[in-house]
Amino acid sequence: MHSKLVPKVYIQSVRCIPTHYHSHYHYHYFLRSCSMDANQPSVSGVTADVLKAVVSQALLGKFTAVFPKLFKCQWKTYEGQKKFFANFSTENIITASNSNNMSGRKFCVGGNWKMNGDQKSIADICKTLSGAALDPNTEVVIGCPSIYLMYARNLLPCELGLAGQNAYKVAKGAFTGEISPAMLKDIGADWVILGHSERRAIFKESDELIAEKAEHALAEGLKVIACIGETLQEREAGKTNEVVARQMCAYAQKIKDWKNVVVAYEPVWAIGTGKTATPDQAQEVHAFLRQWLIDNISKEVSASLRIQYGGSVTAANAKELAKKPDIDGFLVGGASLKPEFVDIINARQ
Ligand SMILES: O=C(CO)COP(=O)(O)O
Repeated sequence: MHSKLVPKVYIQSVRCIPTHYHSHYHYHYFLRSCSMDANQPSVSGVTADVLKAVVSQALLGKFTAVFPKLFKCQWKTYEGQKKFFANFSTENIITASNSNNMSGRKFCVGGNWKMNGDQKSIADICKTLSGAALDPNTEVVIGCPSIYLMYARNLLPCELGLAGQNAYKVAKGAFTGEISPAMLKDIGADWVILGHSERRAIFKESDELIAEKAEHALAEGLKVIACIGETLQEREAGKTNEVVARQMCAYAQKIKDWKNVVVAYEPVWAIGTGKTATPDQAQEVHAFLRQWLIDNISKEVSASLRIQYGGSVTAANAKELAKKPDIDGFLVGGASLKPEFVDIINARQ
């Protein structure tokens, strides 16, 4: 017998991004992956009500284009977009998201392209990501070379976050060669990766400078992937916990609200070496960090702060690492430039 489906729309993510930077701002509002299956649980707590509200806004003439393929709207003006968000908080929608992780922390996978890519290869990666079925329970952030950020923003699926790989600690001024969080935000990036071991080792960034950068980036409204990790020498000297605690202390001196922070634990000896920490090795440090957060920040922050693992993550080892209770995602270098990045994003599936 044919059972009747009651059409109900489930929406997995809601996001708004600027798409042009000329005289008028145009914004796209995407409702992704709607399902008409009444039996499918709501993935992010977003229901047909939201869609109905969008439709009603559209009927009031707020949009220039309504639902090409059902899922996409466009505001005429920045003001229109702002008005819409006065009524609907996308933050709430996104954070209302259920994840299949028992911890309640949404799995978060960053791709750190480092100083790699050109227009052609970036277009290829963006095409792969656009065409792939990405786990809606995973938040994805792409760390792109600054010169290609705007280019990538226009090619990447809009529900993917975009990160600068560095930003200075003030908004503007005579700092030749630097970029600021305000600039990142201005071109549509919503994240910044700070304190990467390559910045620490090659560009001699201190714990203190990195923490100041994090403080400023957060104050400017960016989300921060705050990197930490010990060198091989430090690990062999039994100093792993001491080193990551020192790096966390520096961040904690400056960061008062951890809501927009993800910590990336990246043992330096595992970066680009093909030597991944075993799932147990990684879990051990993540559990130490979780306890450090209880002891030095709060139980709430310890329970909610996401800690990524980074260092030679590949499609082959991601699934085992992702099973560990304190590993809430990955920061991926080399493999984020390859199609296998899709499998890493989907490691929890
Ligand atoms: O540094 C990293 C991500 O920030 C890790 O790099 P690999 O994944 O290439 O080891």
